[in-house]
Amino acid sequence: MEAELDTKDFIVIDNGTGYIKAGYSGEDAPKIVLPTVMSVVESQEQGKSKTMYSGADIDLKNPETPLFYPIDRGEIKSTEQDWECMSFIWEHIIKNLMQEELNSVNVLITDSILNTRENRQRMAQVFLETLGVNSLGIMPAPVLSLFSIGKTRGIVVDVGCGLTSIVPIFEGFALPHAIHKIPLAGNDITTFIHQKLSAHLKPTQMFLSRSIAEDMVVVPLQYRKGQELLSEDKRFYELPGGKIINVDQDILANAAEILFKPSIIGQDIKGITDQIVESIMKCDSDLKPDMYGNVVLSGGSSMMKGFHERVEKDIKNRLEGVSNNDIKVHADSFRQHAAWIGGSMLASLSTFGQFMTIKKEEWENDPNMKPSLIHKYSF
Ligand SMILES: Nc1ncnc2c1ncn2[C@@H]1O[C@H](COP(=O)(O)OP(=O)(O)OP(=O)(O)O)[C@@H](O)[C@H]1O
Repeated sequence: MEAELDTKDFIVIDNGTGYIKAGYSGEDAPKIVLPTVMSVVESQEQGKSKTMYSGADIDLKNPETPLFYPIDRGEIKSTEQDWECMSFIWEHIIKNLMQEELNSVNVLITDSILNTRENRQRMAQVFLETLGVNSLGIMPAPVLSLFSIGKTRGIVVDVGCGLTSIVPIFEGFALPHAIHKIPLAGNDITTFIHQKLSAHLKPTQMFLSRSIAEDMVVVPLQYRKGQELLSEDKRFYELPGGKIINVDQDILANAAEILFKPSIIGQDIKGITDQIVESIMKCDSDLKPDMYGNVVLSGGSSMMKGFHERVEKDIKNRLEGVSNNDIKVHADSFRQHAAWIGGSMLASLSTFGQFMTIKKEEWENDPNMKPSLIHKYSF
């Protein structure tokens, strides 16, 4: 029997190092994309109470603003303050931005790949106890990204702000032994540009380097240092106040190249294509065709111009004994939010709410059962 589609039953939240995406299940795109950052202002009176600001409410350009980033390279950090920040941001999204009552919503939250059981349990505790939501589903982000293009087998290459993850998936389950994580992504590209342009940009103007990364970086099909990447006019960037700077071609060429050749920034790790090929080779022989035939790009930094073509060409060059026609790299136009979209699709199936979520009553029923509930509902 086909599952019925019920829309708007869940709030889907995709946690990212740089941005949290949130919205209703059944919708095509997240309603809210909020920087994953918090500011805490101690109250003047007795230094006791504190005011907290999250995401878009914060003036990121003001150097006086104390900023806390609770997620580092895809993982929620471990201090009490980091969890307090996450709890505050999640509550702010549901209560203030989506204007929903906490105790009447169901939530699907994305999980980082290879997250520990303890962290997952903590996430459940925050949602089901501190915030008191009705029910909670926790799904690995790459599984949802694959689902967003209607597939359950393939290898997801997610390039976000803080982390690049390469995750082979078979029938909706990640294959842990073949997962690769690379601690390089959009933030590193932005930092690289910022350092190279330090003569023109202030330390607090990282947002300008991010905009240069998003607008001007082009990944060449074949990397050659110093090659012509953009037409003459495109290499100029106008700073606030009208000053125009010339962004050197070498900076643009090397910025994205750090993903393919991390030694450019002194990192002794293999580049993204080598690690994709290694991950495919770790899969069983009969699963390999599903993997190289379905390499699925996701995450904001996979939107870089030329990235898709370069990854496909490099895999074709490096994967021995496989016909080029059998290798396919998918790069859908919505891939920046693929995990959120996959979550929106999954949570709109009535079977999801019935069989794949922890209900508040179950959670509260027997505290000793919490670890087994996490185990039962971890996918
Ligand atoms: N069109 C674009 N071209 C290049 N980079 C882009 C583009 N759009 C967004 N980005 C970059 O993508 C990154 C944000 O991607 P995403 O939202 O997937 O990350 P995240 O989920 O917060 O991080 P992570 O997955 O590492 O935890 C930023 O570094 C941003 O500059």
